[in-house]
Amino acid sequence: MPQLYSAIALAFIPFLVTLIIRYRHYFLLFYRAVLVRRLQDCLTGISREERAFQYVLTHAIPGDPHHILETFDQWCYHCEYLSNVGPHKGKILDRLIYENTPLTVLELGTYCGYATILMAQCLPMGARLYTVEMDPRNAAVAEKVELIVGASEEVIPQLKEKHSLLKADFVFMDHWKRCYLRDLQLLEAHGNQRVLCCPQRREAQSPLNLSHGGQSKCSGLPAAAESP
Ligand SMILES: C[S@@+](CC[C@H](N)C(=O)[O-])C[C@H]1O[C@@H](n2cnc3c(N)ncnc32)[C@H](O)[C@@H]1O
Repeated sequence: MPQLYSAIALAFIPFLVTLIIRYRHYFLLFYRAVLVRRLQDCLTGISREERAFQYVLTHAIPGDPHHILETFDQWCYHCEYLSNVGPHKGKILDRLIYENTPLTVLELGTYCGYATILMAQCLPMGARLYTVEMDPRNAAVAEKVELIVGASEEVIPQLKEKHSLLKADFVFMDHWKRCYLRDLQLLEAHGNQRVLCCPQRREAQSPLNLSHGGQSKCSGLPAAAESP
């Protein structure tokens, strides 16, 4: 009997090896984003985001958005994974902002403020950036930024009355993917009839275009994994 179990186990080895090679990026991501993170949380007693902030505070030139973003990138490449937009997709986002020169920008999903800083630095004078984050620990604020703590489904209906945002010209969706369509419909129902919506994942763009039926234009960022 033990020989039979060993034979079955051995037969699975090539299958497991193929699986690991095929999905090595996901395994690496799991290793860095989950296992290493848990270990570091236990060892340092603070969260991954707080560790990143401490690194940025001690290494970045204060008030220099480019250097702050570069320092975030260095942290992600050399230390720990952060689920921010990153330098490659960041360039596309940067270009979209320059091309559209929006005066009001709404970001759904602030996290550590990477995309917030990136968008804020290329906004024209007088522009306002509103960023919505439901986790109060994940927050970074800049001068042109109004940070709203709350879940998007609660914040969007109050944007006009509570935050004086009549209409967003540009919406960067980088919160949970399952909320994209619901929030686009909510935005349109609350006066944002023609927003330029930029979902973080390009595959989320087609369901938004196909099924939401509204007038907003969607332009997604590439779906490829960004951080190593
Ligand atoms: C991928 S991270 C955003 C990364 C960020 N845009 C960047 O590039 O630095 C997603 C964030 O969205 C937030 N989030 C998810 N669903 C949300 C919701 N319905 N309302 C507000 N924030 C939400 C999470 O707490 C998390 O901090």
